[in-house]
Amino acid sequence: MRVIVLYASMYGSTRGIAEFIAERLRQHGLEAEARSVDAAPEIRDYDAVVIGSAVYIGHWMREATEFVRKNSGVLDGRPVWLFSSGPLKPGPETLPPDAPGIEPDEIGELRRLVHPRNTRVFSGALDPAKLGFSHRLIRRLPAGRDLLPEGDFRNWDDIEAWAAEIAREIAVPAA
Ligand SMILES: Cc1cc2nc3c(=O)[nH]c(=O)nc-3n(C[C@H](O)[C@H](O)[C@H](O)COP(=O)(O)O)c2cc1C
Repeated sequence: MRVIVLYASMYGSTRGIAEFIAERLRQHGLEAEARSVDAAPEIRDYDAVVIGSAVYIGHWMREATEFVRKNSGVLDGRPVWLFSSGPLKPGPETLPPDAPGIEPDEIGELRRLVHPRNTRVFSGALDPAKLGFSHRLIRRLPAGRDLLPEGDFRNWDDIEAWAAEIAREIAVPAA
């Protein structure tokens, strides 16, 4: 079984999650690779697709949303999983992943388009040294540092458990 893990990532932390998922899927015996949505290969060649995006101001990155919209026909015929990487706090044990307001705005639409097996929100990471100009300015606003704290909050145990779930579901296709 061939799996592609696609990501949209501005500063690399979502790419790290995607690469980790692909590596874990390989450990479960699947053929899996991680690629940016901007350099996505022909997805018809894959049996299953995982797509993740960083979240900025409540939204998936545009290239990820556009990719899903543009390829919804092919994606809807395959097992698909979606993940978002954003909250700068430990989680999701603090809040259920489907709690209102946690998932980015697009996920409802993307659910209807491609009927993912599952969607998840993982905590993200922020390294102030990597931020672009406008994001540095946002962080300088009053409360900016409280809203966007520095740190790596990615919970690798959670991500690993999700990858294991995906591997199990691919091994035993839904009836
Ligand atoms: C300006 C700015 C806005 C952000 N807005 C959100 C947001 O609305 N929701 C959220 O969960 N995370 C938000 N984040 C956190 C990012 O999603 C998090 O840092 C993520 O891990 C970044 O992924 P990347 O390194 O792959 O770009 C924001 C970060 C920045 C710098």
